[in-house]
Amino acid sequence: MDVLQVVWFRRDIRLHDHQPLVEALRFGEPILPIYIADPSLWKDSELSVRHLQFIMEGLTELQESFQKRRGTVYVSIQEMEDVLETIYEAFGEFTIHTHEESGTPLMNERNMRVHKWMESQGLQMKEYQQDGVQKGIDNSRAFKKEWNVYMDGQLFEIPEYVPTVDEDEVPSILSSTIEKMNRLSVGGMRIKYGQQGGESLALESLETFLSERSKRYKDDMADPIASSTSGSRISPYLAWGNISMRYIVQQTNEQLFSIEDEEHDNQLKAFLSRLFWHSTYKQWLVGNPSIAYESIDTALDDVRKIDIEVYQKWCDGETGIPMIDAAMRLLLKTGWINNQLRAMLISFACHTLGMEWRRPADYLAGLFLDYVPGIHYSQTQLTAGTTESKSVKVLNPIKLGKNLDPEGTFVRRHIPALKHVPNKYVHEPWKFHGFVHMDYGEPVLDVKEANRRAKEIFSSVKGTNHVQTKRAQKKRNANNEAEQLSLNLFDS
Ligand SMILES: Cc1cc2nc3c(=O)[nH]c(=O)nc-3n(C[C@H](O)[C@H](O)[C@H](O)COP(=O)(O)OP(=O)(O)OC[C@H]3O[C@@H](n4cnc5c(N)ncnc54)[C@H](O)[C@@H]3O)c2cc1C
Repeated sequence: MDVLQVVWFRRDIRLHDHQPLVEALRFGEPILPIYIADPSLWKDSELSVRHLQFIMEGLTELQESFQKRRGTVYVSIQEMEDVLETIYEAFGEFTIHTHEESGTPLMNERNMRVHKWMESQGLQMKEYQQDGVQKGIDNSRAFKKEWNVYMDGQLFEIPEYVPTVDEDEVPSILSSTIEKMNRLSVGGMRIKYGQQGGESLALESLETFLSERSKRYKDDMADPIASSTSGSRISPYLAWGNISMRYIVQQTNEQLFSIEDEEHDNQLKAFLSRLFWHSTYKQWLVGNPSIAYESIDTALDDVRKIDIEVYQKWCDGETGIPMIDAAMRLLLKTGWINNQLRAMLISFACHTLGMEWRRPADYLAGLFLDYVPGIHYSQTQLTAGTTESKSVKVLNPIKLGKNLDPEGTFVRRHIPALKHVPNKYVHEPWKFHGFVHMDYGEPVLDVKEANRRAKEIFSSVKGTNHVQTKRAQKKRNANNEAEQLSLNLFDS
């Protein structure tokens, strides 16, 4: 056999628009496609069993697709270096083809070890960009330009046949049985009623979104119930690579070209801008890996602490504040909540309860089925006020509840104890005369008072008056898109 071509699947579990697979086949056949779950990445980390489940669902479909094309994907629960060593012993020289990955320190360390090992053996590792994220770009204009070029590029076609190394030739460290990955030791909670992984479900979600569900995309975005259908719900598929960002962008542009309804047009443009944010925040992490574990501005670190008892109530959705508890309970069950509710949970943890951001952020990472380190840690820091920005929004979950869920439909759905509370009190049930007989805890604190204190602390620590005038706030809300990217993400 010539030099063996290994395709290393990571956050790209699909067949369509898969450059590493196409390139590997160009270099020679049969190829060796692998997915490796390194125990060191999963044990005691923010990755959880719900991520593993989603990955396995994606791999199961990928295996079926490979088998239809006369191939097999092999999985292993071993450290990548050990797998490489074994492949080397069995086949001699090989080349790895893989998509680039931007991740947490643990992932980066693993990737460094792999690079080192490959180098020490004189072997080649070919990495291809994904989602328009590119190493080495450090200014926003160049990034936007390259992003557009990449998104307009031609998609890689799905290969008709994928001849792979026969199972009886493959070392026993690799297996074609995806279920074996269940043996991986990993923490966290399974989802009860959430999205399932896989390329076909990803494509189906995009299709239903572009043709129908997107018609109220922007309007329903913050609505805790409606957003679950009028949002794209594409995030977990993008997170684990069941769908290619370039494919989504091209399909959205085609839809934009064909529809004549101006309103629908606006909704889809808002979706496109969020796809760009996705890549931008991932790019940010590439240039600034420490945002996953260190405050960008450490000024608030010393004044924020974790009160374990209150933290546990926040984790369990038992704070006694209906919007917080309903959002957390929905997240625990399904692995997804909308952007507004995510920001509310972090704002409550970091500002209202005065907790430092790392522990709540890691906990939420384990719950979000769509966990993407670059997006997650930057969004958390932006919300927690630990970036260089001198202003921040301290959210009030009671006010938000009254605005977004005036009749309490959302909170009642997740907190049965609120079923008979009149609408007027549903976001402040402790004010209802029947509260003492209800099976719902009292609030962990006075939100208004805690937020007032949080704003004072923020202002004094940051040496600024963070409170925005109503006019400034209105302008910011209207210009929300610009606000997201107003920080110069590329300044390290
Ligand atoms: C504290 C916090 C943590 C977050 N953690 C994650 C995370 O780990 N993974 C993740 O994908 N999103 C994260 N988001 C962003 C956002 O909440 C989700 O992308 C969105 O709710 C997913 O819903 P959807 O699939 O319907 O995507 P849509 O709302 O339809 O958006 C389409 C895609 O655009 C991207 N996107 C949307 N909003 C943002 C944003 N604010 N920043 C960057 N990209 C965005 C996502 O890839 C998403 O799939 C976080 C937001 C906050 C406030």
